[in-house]
Amino acid sequence: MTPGIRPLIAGNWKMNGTSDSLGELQAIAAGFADASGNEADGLICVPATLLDRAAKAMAGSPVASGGQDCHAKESGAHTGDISAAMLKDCGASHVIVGHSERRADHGESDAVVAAKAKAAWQAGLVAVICIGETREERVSGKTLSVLSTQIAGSVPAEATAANTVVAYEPVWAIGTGLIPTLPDVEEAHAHIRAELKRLIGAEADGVRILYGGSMKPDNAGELLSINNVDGGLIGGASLKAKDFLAIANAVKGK
Ligand SMILES: O=C(CO)COP(=O)(O)O
Repeated sequence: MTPGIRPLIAGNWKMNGTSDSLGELQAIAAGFADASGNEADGLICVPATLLDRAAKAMAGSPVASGGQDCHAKESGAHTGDISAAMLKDCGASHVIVGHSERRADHGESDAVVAAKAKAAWQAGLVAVICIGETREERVSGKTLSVLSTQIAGSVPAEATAANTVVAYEPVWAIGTGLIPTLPDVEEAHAHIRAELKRLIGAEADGVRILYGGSMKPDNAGELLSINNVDGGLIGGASLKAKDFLAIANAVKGK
């Protein structure tokens, strides 16, 4: 973690969840303050179809609701797409942009991700901008240069500590049960902080940098102890309140 930065424990439900899942959200909302000892903020990014109900289910709790993607435009002829203002209208405070699954499945470039981040800000949402290297990039020693390129391309220069969260998600660690070594996580997060400083100056000192990729109750404690790891972006282990709250519990006393 980083002294002076309040951690964010965020869930990404991806394409999971129907009305049957609202009970898990209620349990997350009800248990979060106790689990985290009031030492962290919470966020669950649900499918757009659940957003309105999720926001209502978690209203008044320390757990905010977010979307998982938004269109770069405010409105118009974009069948099936959802604007940042629509997410905001359903109760979102955050939106994930540039998740590796969207970069891969929908061919989103850094420029598209940057445009989406700006659209999020325009609507009054915090942009959770995701970056991370593939396995091939990791093994060929390109991780840091890939992160530099992604930051330069996906994080607009108007980013602030208030409007932006950066999530480092090594693509090869997502959903695989694998995580980088702790020194590798530390190196990546320090590099991200340094690159953000080059881009936005002292404002970078307050930006939350989350780790994502197979974060689970049994590894959250060690990951969250690392310098510049200011929380997590959790996929599979955010679907059950028990697991998500166990991860929130790991911020205590860090
Ligand atoms: O992609 C992720 C969060 O955005 C991480 O997913 P897992 O926690 O399931 O590996």
